[in-house]
Amino acid sequence: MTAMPRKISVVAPTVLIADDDPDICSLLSHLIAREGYKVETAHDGVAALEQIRRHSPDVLLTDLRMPRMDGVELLKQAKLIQQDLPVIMLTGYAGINGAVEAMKAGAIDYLAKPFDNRQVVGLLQRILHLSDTDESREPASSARPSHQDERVVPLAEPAMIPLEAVCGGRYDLAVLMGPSTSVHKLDRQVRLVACSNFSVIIEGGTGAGKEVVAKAICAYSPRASGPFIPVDCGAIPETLLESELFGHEKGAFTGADRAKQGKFAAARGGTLFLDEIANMPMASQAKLLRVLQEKIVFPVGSNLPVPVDVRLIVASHENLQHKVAAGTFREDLYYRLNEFTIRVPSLCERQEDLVYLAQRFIQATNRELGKRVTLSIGAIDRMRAYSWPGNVRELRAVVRRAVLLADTRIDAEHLNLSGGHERRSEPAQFNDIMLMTTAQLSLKDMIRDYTETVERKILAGVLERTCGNKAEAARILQVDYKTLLNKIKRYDLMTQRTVQ
Ligand SMILES: Nc1ncnc2c1ncn2[C@@H]1O[C@H](COP(=O)(O)OP(=O)(O)OP(=O)(O)O)[C@@H](O)[C@H]1O
Repeated sequence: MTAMPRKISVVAPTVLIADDDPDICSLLSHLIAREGYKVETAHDGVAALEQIRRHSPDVLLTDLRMPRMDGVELLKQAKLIQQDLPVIMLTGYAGINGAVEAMKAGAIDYLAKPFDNRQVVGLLQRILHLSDTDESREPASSARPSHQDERVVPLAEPAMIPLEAVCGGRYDLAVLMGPSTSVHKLDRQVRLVACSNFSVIIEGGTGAGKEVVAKAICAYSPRASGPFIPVDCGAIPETLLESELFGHEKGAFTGADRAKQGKFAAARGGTLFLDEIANMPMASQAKLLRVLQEKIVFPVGSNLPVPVDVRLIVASHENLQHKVAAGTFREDLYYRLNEFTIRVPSLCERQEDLVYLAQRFIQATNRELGKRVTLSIGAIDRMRAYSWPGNVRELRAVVRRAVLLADTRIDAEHLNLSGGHERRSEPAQFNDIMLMTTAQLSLKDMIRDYTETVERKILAGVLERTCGNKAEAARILQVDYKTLLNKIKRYDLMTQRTVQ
């Protein structure tokens, strides 16, 4: 099957709203019509289905809970009629349950009620206009210009992250990071510490999502409407770090041809995130400690103090206590920062999130490339047997490449995972397979996929046992020799070790 680009109307696109609440229908109709889209409404799933049959809308916005036919069933039926129809699920059940249910059913995104008008419009615009690709929406990790602008900038990975995720209040870490118990625990810690003004140390492997967690703390905190300013301490040359953090006066050093505001000042009223803090030179560490104690900064070359009003979050991929013991991190600064420590588990410690995240990245990349690639069980097995040293960042890159390479289905070889990072693992679990339904594979396809994976494993195992002796393998498996040869060829089990 070749990938089909999504249909885009040349005339004003039509949005079909299905909701049993007439107030919501009328509110959304006004809002969407004002943006120049054509609007149709239906008050239950059955009526909506009839409209889809007759008018082929460009987007379906449907309530999750409706009489006669609920949103999930409507979505499934609608896809049978119009396979490429993007569906946005409206849910009154904010949080992971509503979101996961919507995603599993194949919704392109979901909106939790009560929703913000800008959210609705922003989402429709992104879905209906191809130029707004996922990649172009990747946030620049810099100061966010204003609270209003944040609403159209998703946090980390565009596809399945609800817009409210970046607006404070209803940020759901489980939707972003996955359904595992580790993430659940992380979410509890994040919510707990967010209410305070405590400094936080976030530890975890590279690419595990430390910045995602820092942003979650900011979003849950009373400072959610203030700026979130990330600084990568490892990426700034030692000589520039202090002027970057504290600012500088004009002429403070060669090249300082104008005064510059530092990151502490830029983060006023919000959150300052110092990433890779362990890379901060000892001299700067001493200055940082003084700033935290005195709550003022002096820009380089200035005697005028600037008051500090920031919540500080720092991150490190190395254990800071070990750095203290090794004498490369100041103990007094460590104790000042360590009001609360959060550890982000690596991806291989949270296997339950692997397929969830992979599916999200596949959906995002499918949308970006106009493809309909799905994930095979063989690929899931391969992913589970890999240790992911680069964590979620690596998973995202691997999945994006695989979607590009695959025609319709990602098989193990499309992942192209390097050797040397194998781990003992269980094969694909039932939950993983359930997550595959997000991609709308039919039961028949899933069973075929599963059978093939098992068959391949049995053949490989028996050939291993017979040291590649195919005739003996055929006898053990009670299949005729020709059938065995065909299967060996099909599953690419030909090795130099196989003998007649
Ligand atoms: N939950 C997630 N959803 C989507 N993307 C994610 C998620 N977690 C991590 N990523 C991806 O991985 C990249 C790294 O995430 P993040 O910067 O939060 O990790 P980190 O632990 O801070 O990394 P580093 O150690 O390199 O600073 C992000 O740019 C994003 O592409």
